[in-house]
Amino acid sequence: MNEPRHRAAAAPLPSSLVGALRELARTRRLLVALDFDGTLAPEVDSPEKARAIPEAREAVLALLKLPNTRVALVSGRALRSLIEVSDLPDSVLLVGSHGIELRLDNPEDRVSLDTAEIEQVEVLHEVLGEVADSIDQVWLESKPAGFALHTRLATEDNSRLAHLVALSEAQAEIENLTVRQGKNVLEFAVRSTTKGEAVEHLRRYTAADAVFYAGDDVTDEDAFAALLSHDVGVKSGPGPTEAAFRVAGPEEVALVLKTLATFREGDVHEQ
Ligand SMILES: O=P(O)(O)OC[C@H]1O[C@H](O[C@H]2O[C@H](CO)[C@@H](O)[C@H](O)[C@H]2O)[C@H](O)[C@@H](O)[C@@H]1O
Repeated sequence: MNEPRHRAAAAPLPSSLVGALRELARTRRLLVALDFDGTLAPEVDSPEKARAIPEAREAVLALLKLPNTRVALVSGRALRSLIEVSDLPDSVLLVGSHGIELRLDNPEDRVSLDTAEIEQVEVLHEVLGEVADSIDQVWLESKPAGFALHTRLATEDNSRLAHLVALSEAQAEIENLTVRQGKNVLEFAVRSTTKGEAVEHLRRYTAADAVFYAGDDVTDEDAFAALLSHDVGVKSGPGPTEAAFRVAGPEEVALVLKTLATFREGDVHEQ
C-alpha cells in the first residue's frame, strides 16, 4: 500500500517538550531544520510519491511567515527530488544528498564532481546496477554523487543479500566509499558529508541563536549530535537516538511545528 488510508490524530505532546518549545520560541534568530521522509512525510513505497502531510506543510508555511525565522529541509534525497516532493516556497533552505547539495538564497550551488569522482560514480553504477538487476524488488535510485539501493519491497532474505553483495562489491572497487544505512535503503556516495555538517553550515549561514531539528533516521543522528544545549532535537518514530525528545511520527512533528509557530507568533506580537 502506498498511501495510508486513515491517519491517526496526533497524540498530545509531552509537557517537557511544550516547555522546551516555549523557551525556544523566544530565541531572537531561529533556524528550524527538518528532515523530510519519515518526519514531515509518511514513508511510502515509491519515493517520488512521498508528500508532507497537510498539517506539517501548513506549520512550515506558518513558520516561514515569522520574522527572524528560517526553515531548512535537510535530506538524503538528491536536491532535485527534494524540490519536487517538498513543493515549498524558495525561501526554504534546502540541503540534499546528506549535505553534498545546497540550495540557499543565492542561485543553486551545483555539485561538481572532479574527474576521479565521476569515474567512481560510473563504476558504482555498474556494480550496483548488476546487484539491483539480479535480485527481485531491489532497485537503484541515482543521485549526483552516488546511489541509493532500495529494498523496501524485497523479502528480508533478498534485502540482506542485496546489502551484503552491494557492500562488498562496491567497497572492493572504490576506496573510501561513504556508505549509509537508512530505512530499507543502503546509500553509497563518492563524497563524504553528514547532516551534522549541514546543520553546522546552516547555523552559521543563518546566524541562528538556536536551532530546532527533527528527524527519523540513522543519518539524522549526526544532526542531533551537532545540536547545542540550548537547541531542541526531536526524534520522529522509534529507534535509538541522541535527541532530547521523541514523538510518534509526522502527525506529532506537525503538531510540534504548529506549537512552535504559535508560541513564536505570540512572542512577536508581545514585542
Ligand atoms: O533524509 P530523508 O529526507 O529522510 O531521506 C532519506 C531517504 O528518503 C527516501 O527513501 C526513504 O523514503 C521512501 C519514501 O517514503 C521509502 O520508499 C524508502 O524506503 C526510504 O528509504 C529517498 O528515496 C532516499 O533517496 C533518501 O536518502
